Amino acid sequence: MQQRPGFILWFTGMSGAGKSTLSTAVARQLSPVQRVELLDGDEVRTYLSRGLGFSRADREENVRRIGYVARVLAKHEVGVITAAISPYKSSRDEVRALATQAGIPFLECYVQASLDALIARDVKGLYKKALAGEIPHFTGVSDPYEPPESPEITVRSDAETVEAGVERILDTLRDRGLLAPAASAA
Ligand SMILES: Nc1ncnc2c1ncn2[C@@H]1O[C@H](COP(=O)(O)OS(=O)(=O)O)[C@@H](OP(=O)(O)O)[C@H]1O
Ligand SMILES: Nc1ncnc2c1ncn2[C@@H]1O[C@H](COP(=O)(O)OP(=O)(O)O)[C@@H](O)[C@H]1O
Repeated sequence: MQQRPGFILWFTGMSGAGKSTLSTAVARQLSPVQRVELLDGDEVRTYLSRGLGFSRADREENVRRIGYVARVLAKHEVGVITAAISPYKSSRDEVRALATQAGIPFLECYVQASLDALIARDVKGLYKKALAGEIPHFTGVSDPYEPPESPEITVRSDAETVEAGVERILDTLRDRGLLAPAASAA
């Protein structure tokens, strides 16, 4: 397996926007040809951030922890993909700054979909519950989501296919020299 520079590909977006779908697909494309690690939101909360809730302080702490693990891995030539909602711009900017200071390329991928589309999609049935007031502080319904101002990549998951989104993400990695040649053909 060819040694490549590490990087952090940081997905952000509301619940159900497509972070898991896209990050899993990108990781699958990359893993045969370069070292890749996916830090998925749900898995992180089961282990690394067990016990944290959804207050602003807890979400910020969650993002800080993911950022730290991502940096540790990326320093060792791992392509790290993260997929937490990470709703606060200041937290995302903080992890970006720390990565950049450490010389690690950091790419933010905003997975965007309208609230109407997310409510219609409602993969996990969470929006129905949140709209009924059964889940307090639910992102986009009763808690803020601050969209990135200048993400490296934006995927409109309510307007483009998964395949088109994945291809654009791979294109961006390729443009930055972060993609092993064999993955370029994927
Ligand atoms: N209040 C509230 N708001 C948003 N999401 C909630 C909430 N409570 C539980 N969940 C479920 O937790 C998943 C989001 O966790 P994250 O670690 O990605 O969130 S954060 O980055 O710390 O904000 C999120 O998963 P995804 O749907 O995969 O995004 C939800 O399933
Ligand atoms: N272009 C797209 N990109 C990503 N997901 C999409 C897209 N179009 C439809 N979907 C669907 O939206 C849902 C997104 O769910 P998921 O990936 O779990 O979101 P999240 O991880 O952001 O909570 C999936 O059922 C997926 O099949």
